[in-house]
Amino acid sequence: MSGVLSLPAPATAPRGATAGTVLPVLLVCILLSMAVQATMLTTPLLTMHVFDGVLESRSLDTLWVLALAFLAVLMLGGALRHMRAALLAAMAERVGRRLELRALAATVRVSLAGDRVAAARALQDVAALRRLLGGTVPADVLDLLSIPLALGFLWMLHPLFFAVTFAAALAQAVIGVLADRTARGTLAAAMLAEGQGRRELIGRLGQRDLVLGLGLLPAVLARFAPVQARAIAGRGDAERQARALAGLLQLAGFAQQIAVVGTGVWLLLDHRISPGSMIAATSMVNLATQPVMHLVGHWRDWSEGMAAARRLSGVVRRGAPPAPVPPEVSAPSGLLIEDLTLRVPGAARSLLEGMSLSLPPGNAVVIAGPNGAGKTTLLRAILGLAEPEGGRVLLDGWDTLRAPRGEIGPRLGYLPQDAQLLEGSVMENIGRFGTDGAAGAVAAARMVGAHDAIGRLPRGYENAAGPDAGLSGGQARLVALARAFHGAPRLIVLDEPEAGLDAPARAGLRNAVAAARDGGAVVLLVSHAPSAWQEVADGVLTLKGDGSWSLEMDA
Ligand SMILES: Nc1ncnc2c1ncn2[C@@H]1O[C@H](COP(=O)(O)OP(=O)(O)OP(=O)(O)O)[C@@H](O)[C@H]1O
Repeated sequence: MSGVLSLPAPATAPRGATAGTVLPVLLVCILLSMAVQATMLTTPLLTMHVFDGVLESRSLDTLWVLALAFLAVLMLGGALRHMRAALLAAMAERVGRRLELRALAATVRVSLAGDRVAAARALQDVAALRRLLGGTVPADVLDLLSIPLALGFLWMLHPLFFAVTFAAALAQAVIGVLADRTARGTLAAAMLAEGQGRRELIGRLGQRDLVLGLGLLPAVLARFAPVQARAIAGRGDAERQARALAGLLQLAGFAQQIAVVGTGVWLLLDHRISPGSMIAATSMVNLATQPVMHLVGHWRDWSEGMAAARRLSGVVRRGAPPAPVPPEVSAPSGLLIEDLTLRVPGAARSLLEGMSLSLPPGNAVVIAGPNGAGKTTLLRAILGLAEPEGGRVLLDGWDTLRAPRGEIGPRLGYLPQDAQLLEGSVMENIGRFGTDGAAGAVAAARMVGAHDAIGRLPRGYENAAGPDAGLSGGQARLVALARAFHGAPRLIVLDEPEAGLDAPARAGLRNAVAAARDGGAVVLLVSHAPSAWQEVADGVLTLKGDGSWSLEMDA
């Protein structure tokens, strides 16, 4: 199933605002870069004056003035570079943070839609892009501005200098592009293998009791080793290609120096240029070719970064929230399921065919059926977490799949089969990380009979509740139950809520379901013992496992 979810947009300014705040800074950086290049241009100019003017006139005063000017220009250039670096770092930080939030929201949607690999890689891609933005590449790109400046100056010195330098810069750029083409695939494959291997290993090591207890570690490592070996070999290939590229670039650099000096000497012997012009031309050539050399030298940074940017923009595009659908005013209040059809992902058979039913507020229904009949899948479709094959689900007129998540989320209470507590305190988890304080969380805990159990935790409501907090299975379930009832949701969906609860907790749960129903909520709960709910439930919805279903409501 390819559910595209309408999670709320991250708490960031809209896309335009990002561009709006970054563009002026970028413009300042470009201006600063031009100023930096101008100071660098001054160096060969001063050298030319020393050679052609001072040596001729033998004026020490002029030499002193030129030396001071040289020093001043150097200091100015350094200061401007420093300012530019600070601005670029601040801009990278800002762009990176916004990107992270956008990517994170898209990643969650893509992950919920089933593409966990793309989702996990997206987080690595954000890190790669941050490295690119925070590294030397942005400054190197801005330094490309020096090329036309230097080429123009070389043209003025002599068109032959221009031609030699232009050819050298072009050759270096071509080497860079070819190297990138060759190495990009190798590197991407190595990174993919590395990521997949690491994810699989971390996933298995998460089941540490099983892995250690049953002696599965050698088998786990044996599965991981070849993947890791492939990844290391791929990275090795990419490193070798990078070294070959560096060698080639060095060669191109030497050839360029020889060509420029050769051209200069020939022009000098032919009396077409002065000695100062020749010295100026040799340093100017560096100014024109160094940015290209730097960029090509850092090809791996920008190649990885650009590949990460491409993948991320794909994830952001796929994870874009669908256009929100407003509530249908003519729909009845409560839960309305219309012609719902569910299919097993990737399989031909239907889990459920054409389910239509309406449950007004104040109804509790048990969902029963054999293992694998589709009970959990039905709950997820009802909650708008998975896109059905056909049909739709409305809660008080809101389409649960297409409504903005910020609207529909607070109307829902959900206890998944595993408690799924998030990092944070018991209080924060019950209160859904909201701002309504302790009162709401305590009320919800009291409602499901979890208050005393939470009181027995070392730090009570302030106790950590995340996956590594050490809560017992039953304690975690009680906290998750309180979360499901918090804020008086309009629809409460409980997937096998009794599992792992002791007798008093089960009694508390029954009372909570009855109270929520009497308070006007629709309660759906999956149970393998529907008769145990006879007193509380208003009906039983049975999934047969062959796509058919039946609903029996009490008279
Ligand atoms: N993400 C998935 N990918 C592939 N198949 C899936 C996926 N989710 C569910 N299924 C399949 O859909 C069917 C219904 O699963 P579901 O978990 O909804 O059943 P259930 O009635 O809740 O089962 P149980 O009582 O064992 O919890 C099963 O055959 C299951 O293998």
